[in-house]
Amino acid sequence: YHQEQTVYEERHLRYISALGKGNFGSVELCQYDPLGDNTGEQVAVKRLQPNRQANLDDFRREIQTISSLHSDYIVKYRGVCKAMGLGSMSLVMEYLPHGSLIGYLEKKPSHVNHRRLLLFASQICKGMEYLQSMRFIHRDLAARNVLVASDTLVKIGDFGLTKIIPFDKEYYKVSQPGESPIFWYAPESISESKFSHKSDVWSFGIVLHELFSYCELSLNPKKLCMQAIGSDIQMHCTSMHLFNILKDNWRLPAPPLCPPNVYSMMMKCWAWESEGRPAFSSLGELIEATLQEDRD
Ligand SMILES: C[C@H](Nc1nc(-c2c[nH]c3ncc(Cl)cc23)ncc1F)C(=O)NCC(F)(F)F
Repeated sequence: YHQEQTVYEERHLRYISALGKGNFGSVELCQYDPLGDNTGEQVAVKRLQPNRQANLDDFRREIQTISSLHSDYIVKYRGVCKAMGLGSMSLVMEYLPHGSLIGYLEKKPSHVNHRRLLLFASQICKGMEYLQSMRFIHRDLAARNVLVASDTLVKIGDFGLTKIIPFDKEYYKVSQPGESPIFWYAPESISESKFSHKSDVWSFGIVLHELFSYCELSLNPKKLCMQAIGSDIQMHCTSMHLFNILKDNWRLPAPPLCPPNVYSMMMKCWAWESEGRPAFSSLGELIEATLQEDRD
């Protein structure tokens, strides 16, 4: 059992490759090699874009969030790296070699059958149940933010938009929606910027759709919604158009070959009224029951 680091020294962090970019900065694969003998562990280092002061406060909050989360279904926090003098710092996380769910499913390894997709869904659901127990709302649950630890384990990997629900409220209202992933948003999040555990459940339904679509680009939520809105109309307010078709009871179509009881699970997550959506705890039971059916 190696002692989890909390402070990493920049000079021992050796850059290996770029893993990806977000609207905050970028994530790199590095080797932390203090002994200089190449025995160091590989880590994922989240670097903040320089001179983005506003982001620094969000970044500190993200570090605060991720360092307080301990679950098998959430990417592990390792520590922080205080860059020399720059005042900014980097977030050091465990490195998951299989990358994000999108890349993993696109390669569609043939062994990723429906049972395996349901296993992944139940793990994401357990991660969200844990997050809810800590009074966090994620606000950006999407396949792109789920990491693959192994062929039988996925973890929620990004907490950039996560907020704490105030103790006296059932929802969180954001002031200005930044880069909003509206195609993963519940109606009340689109129209009133209201976020709750039940808006996370709506997003979980979208993640179920992504899973059973094997994250195929042609079936991705944004593309399907834009087709439904009719991308020919000059788009000034996509969010208003999306809100209206959802109000008219349009929902994402069942992915090809999607089992009916899985599609009905998605539809439960997409109930117009937030109170009508299942809690993550009952979603977990639904998924286990579906997995059990297959066994019988
Ligand atoms: C911006 C970064 N993007 C990417 N990261 C990785 C990755 C592989 N292995 C990893 N191990 C630990 C981490 Cl934190 C990321 C990766 N792979 C492809 C990416 F595009 C990211 O953080 N994405 C959010 C989330 F991690 F949830 F997928």
